[in-house]
Amino acid sequence: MPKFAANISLLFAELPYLDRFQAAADAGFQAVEILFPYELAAKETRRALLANGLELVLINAPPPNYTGGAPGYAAIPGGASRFQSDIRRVLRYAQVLRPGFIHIMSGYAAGTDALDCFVQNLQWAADFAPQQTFTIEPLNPMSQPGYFLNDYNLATEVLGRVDRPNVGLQYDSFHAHMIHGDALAVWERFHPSVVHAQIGAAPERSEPGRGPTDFAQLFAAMDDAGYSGWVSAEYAPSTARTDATLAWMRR
Ligand SMILES: O=C(O)C(=O)[C@H](O)CO
Ligand SMILES: [Mg+2]
Repeated sequence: MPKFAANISLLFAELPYLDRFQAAADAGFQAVEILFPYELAAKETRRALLANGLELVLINAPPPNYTGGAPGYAAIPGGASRFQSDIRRVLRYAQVLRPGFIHIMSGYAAGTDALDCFVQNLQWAADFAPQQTFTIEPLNPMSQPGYFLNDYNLATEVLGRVDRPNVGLQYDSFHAHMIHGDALAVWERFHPSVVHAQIGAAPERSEPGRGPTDFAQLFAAMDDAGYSGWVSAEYAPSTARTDATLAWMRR
């Protein structure tokens, strides 16, 4: 059985930010991920992690939060200086928070210039912070219309061209199903590049057990593949209380 983390930007969102850490620990999680931890000083988040014995698996590089704005600049031609200042900012947070992974978002773009730009920016980040592992994640076009990295084949092409040991694939069962129609098949095909995994049930991005994906099979496939990383629950709970949606963890 994989080891599970909680994405506390989506899970336990019924609670104030600093209360979500204890709720995650009480629910049995030993690690969390936070999409955008930038509203608070990093040391406050660090304190909450330590107080609850939680590991931090992942944060996203800025920008933005979910209140609007561009989802990253990495594939935007001409945006290199903005991209580099965002990476410097996330690395300042990372010095305090020590996340296993930093997810770099491509932004809205298309075409070969965007692809070249994405590759170059990822290489720059990888070389600027060789001690840090970065991830890229395909997001489905229904949820993120116009987002550049919208396909696992494209992600594989990008990773091949970036060719750095500290840049890997972030698999998300929700997006994988929405993009390619079968989350398990995507896992089977692309798992050699996966360094971090997230789960949510398509089509609603709800808790595992509510859609067509057989999560018992997916978890078994992760074990069979020898995947030893975190599997982070990243879904919008279908009820007002997150802890009422965790049966999938105990099954
Ligand atoms: O939307 C997702 O699935 C993610 O994991 C991204 O980090 C979006 O912020
Ligand atoms: Mg995700």
